[in-house]
Amino acid sequence: MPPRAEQAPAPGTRLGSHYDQCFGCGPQHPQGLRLDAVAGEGLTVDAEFTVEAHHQGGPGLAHGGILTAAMDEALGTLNWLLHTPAVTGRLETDFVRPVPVDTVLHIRARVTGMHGRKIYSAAEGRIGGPDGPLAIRAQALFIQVKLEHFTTHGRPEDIKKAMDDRDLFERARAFEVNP
Ligand SMILES: CCCCC/C=C\C/C=C\C/C=C\C/C=C/CCCC(=O)SCCNC(=O)CCNC(=O)[C@H](O)C(C)(C)COP(=O)(O)OP(=O)(O)OC[C@H]1O[C@@H](n2cnc3c(N)ncnc32)[C@H](O)[C@@H]1OP(=O)(O)O
Repeated sequence: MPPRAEQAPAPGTRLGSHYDQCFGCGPQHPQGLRLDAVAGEGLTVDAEFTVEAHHQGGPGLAHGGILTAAMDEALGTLNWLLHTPAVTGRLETDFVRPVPVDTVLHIRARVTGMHGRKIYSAAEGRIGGPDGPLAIRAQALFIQVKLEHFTTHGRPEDIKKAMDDRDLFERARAFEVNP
């Protein structure tokens, strides 16, 4: 198991968005999931995602890909606790129970191990409360990357906009100098 980073937000801290246009957590994204995540004890995060009408797959039910995106995002927020940028390499989901529109999905994510640049993690999504019935389970492999991963591959105009955002730039730089 990796250590909880010294710079990791204290347990109970709302993690906020890593990028305001992110589909998973960005407050500026018009159709995004607006996942709300809070740092837990150790290497854990608690997050909530409210299923809305535009997330439907079947009538009145959440689309499986949307639920997977919410799990991906919640697992991604574990990066804050390790204080390192990492991207999803592999993500496996088990859909255990349908999730209706208007439901809050309570997600608890945790790091389960690390080997070199590979970060292993898992999460459960429950409905009706943080200890309610299990609706979705996920296991992921994230791979640590340098910030160049984003600047090299991202669409140039979006990278420029992100770099011009002082807050985001400082946050990203802090990741780079304190890996
Ligand atoms: C400028 C603004 C920046 C803003 C960002 C700042 C900070 C971010 C900080 C915090 C963020 C907080 C929350 C983030 C929330 C995000 C949630 C969403 C996350 C995503 O949604 S993110 C998008 C989807 N994601 C991708 O877009 C990845 C595309 N992909 C690649 O970019 C490459 O593929 C990469 C980099 C993954 C690897 O490439 P690579 O060349 O660096 O490394 P390599 O291939 O050598 O792999 C190294 C070791 O991982 C093993 N490995 C690799 N892939 C594997 C697989 N699939 N299955 C099993 N093992 C695998 C190898 O087998 C080897 O293992 P070994 O070391 O044992 O040999």
